[in-house]
Amino acid sequence: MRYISTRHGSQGNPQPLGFEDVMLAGLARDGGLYLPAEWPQFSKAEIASLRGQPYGEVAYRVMRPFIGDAFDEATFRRLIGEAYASFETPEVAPVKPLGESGLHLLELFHGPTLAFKDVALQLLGRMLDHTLTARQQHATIVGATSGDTGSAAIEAVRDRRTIDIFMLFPHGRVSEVQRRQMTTVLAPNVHNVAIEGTFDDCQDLAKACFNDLAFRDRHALTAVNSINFARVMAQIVYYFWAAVKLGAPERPVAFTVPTGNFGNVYAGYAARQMGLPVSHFVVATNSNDILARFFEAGGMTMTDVVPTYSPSMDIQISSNFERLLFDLYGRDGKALADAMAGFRSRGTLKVGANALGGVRELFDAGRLDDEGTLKAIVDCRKRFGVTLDTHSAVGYAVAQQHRRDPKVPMVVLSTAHPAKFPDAVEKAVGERPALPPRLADLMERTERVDGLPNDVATLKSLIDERMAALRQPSRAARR
Ligand SMILES: Cc1ncc(COP(=O)(O)O)c(C=O)c1O
Ligand SMILES: N[C@@H](CCOP(=O)(O)O)C(=O)O
Repeated sequence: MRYISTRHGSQGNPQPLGFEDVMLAGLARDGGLYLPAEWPQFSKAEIASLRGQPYGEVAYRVMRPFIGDAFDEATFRRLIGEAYASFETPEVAPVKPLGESGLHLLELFHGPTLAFKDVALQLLGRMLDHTLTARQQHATIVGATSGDTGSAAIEAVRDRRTIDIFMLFPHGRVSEVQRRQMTTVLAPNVHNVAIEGTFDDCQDLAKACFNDLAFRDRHALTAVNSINFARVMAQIVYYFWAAVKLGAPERPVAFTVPTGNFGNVYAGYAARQMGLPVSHFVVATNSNDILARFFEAGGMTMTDVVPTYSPSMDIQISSNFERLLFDLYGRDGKALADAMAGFRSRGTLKVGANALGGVRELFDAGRLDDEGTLKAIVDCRKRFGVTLDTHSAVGYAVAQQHRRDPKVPMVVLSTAHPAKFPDAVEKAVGERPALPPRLADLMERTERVDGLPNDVATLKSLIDERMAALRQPSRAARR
C-alpha cells in the first residue's frame, strides 16, 4: 500500500511512501495529510466473515491491507493483542441497543483513559515503539489536544525510551479530570504544555513545528493526532465491527459521530470507501458548528470558538476535513492546497454545487447547544437507564433528528466515559459519575505542566532546551 499527501503536486511530486514512513512522518512535508493512494476493497464475503470474530481478529483483518510489509503477521497480531488487552472489557467496543428505538451505542470508552482515543492510540504507541526500536531511532511527538487525545497518547507512550511527547492543551479549556489525566503522569519522557489559547491555536502550533522542516528533522517529529493516518486506520476497525454485528453486509447501517477534528467520522467514511454498506453519516457538533454549517450550505466560515460542556469538540479548524475535501476537489492536491491557503487567509472556503450534492447524499449534520446537551443526558437516562457523557449526548440527540429510514439501525458513537465530565453530568442528573477505582485518587496526584503563550518560537525553544537537556549523558542514562 502506498500513501500520498492531500497536497501532492503542490510542491513537486514526492514519491508515495509506505506505511511505516507515513506513521513516523505524521504530517506530510508539503503540509498535507497522508492517505492511501487507493482504498483497499472488502468483498461482501470478506465482510460477512468478520461476523462473530473477536475484536482483535476484526482489527487484524481490516488493518492488514494498510500496513503492507511494515510488520510480519505474528508481530502485528501481538501488537494488536497487547493493545486491546489494556481494555476493561474483552469486547473492547461493546455495541448496545437502546431499547427498541433502533438506536445503538457503540461504546468506545473502555480503554485506559476512558475515551475513544485509546482504541487507536494503544496500538499506535506500540507500533511506533516497535518500529523505532527496530530502527534504533528516537522520535519526538508534538501533539495538540482538546482533552482526550492528550491523555490517551501519554498513556500509550509513557516511559518509552524511543519517544518523548510534548502535548499542547488549551489552558482552562479542558475538564479538570482531562487535565489531571495528562499532568499527573510524571514519566521523564512526558512534557505537558498549557497554551494560552484554544485547541485550534494548539493544533496550529503543532503543525507549525512540523512545517519548519529543519526543526522537524532535528527532533524527528512525529504525530499522534488524527493527522497521522495510522490513527484513522485503527479507528476504521470499529465501524466494521459494529456494522457486522447489526447485519452488514446484508443490511446497511447508519452512524452518528460527535465531531470535532473530523477524524472519527472520516474513519467511517474510509470504511465505506472500503465497501462497508453505510447508508449515511450524521455529523453531530456542539455550538462550534462550522462543520454542520458546511454540510448544510457548502461553505465554511471561521468564527470564534466558544467553550461548551463538550470541550473536546470545541474546534473550528477540523484537520481531517482536508482528507474529505481532497475527494471533493477530485483528488487534485494542487487545487486543494490553494483552497486551504485561501481558507487560512480569508477564513472561508466553498465547494461547488456538484461536489456538495454528492456529499449531502452521504452526510447529514446537526448541532446541539449546552442546554440541549444536558436535556439529552437526562432523556437517555430516563428512557434507557444509560448515563451518557456530554459528547455522546450531542450524538444521541442529533442522531434522532436524522433517522432517514427507521429500518436502518443507527449507531451513535459513544466517545467518552461520563466521569471525564463530572460537573456537566452532575448538573444534568444530580449525581456525580464516579471514576473507576484505578483513577480514584486522580484529584490528589501531583501535577507537572509548563505554561506558554500562543507563540511558536517560544514553544520551539522549550522543545529545543528540553531535548538538549535530556540528551546530556547523565540524564540520558537515568531514562
Ligand atoms: C469525547 C470526544 N468526542 C468526540 C470528539 C470528536 O472527535 P473527532 O475529533 O475525531 O471529530 C472528541 C475529540 O476528538 C472527543 O474527545
Ligand atoms: N478532541 C480531540 C482533538 C484532537 O483530535 P485528534 O483526533 O486529531 O487527535 C482531543 O480530545 O484532543
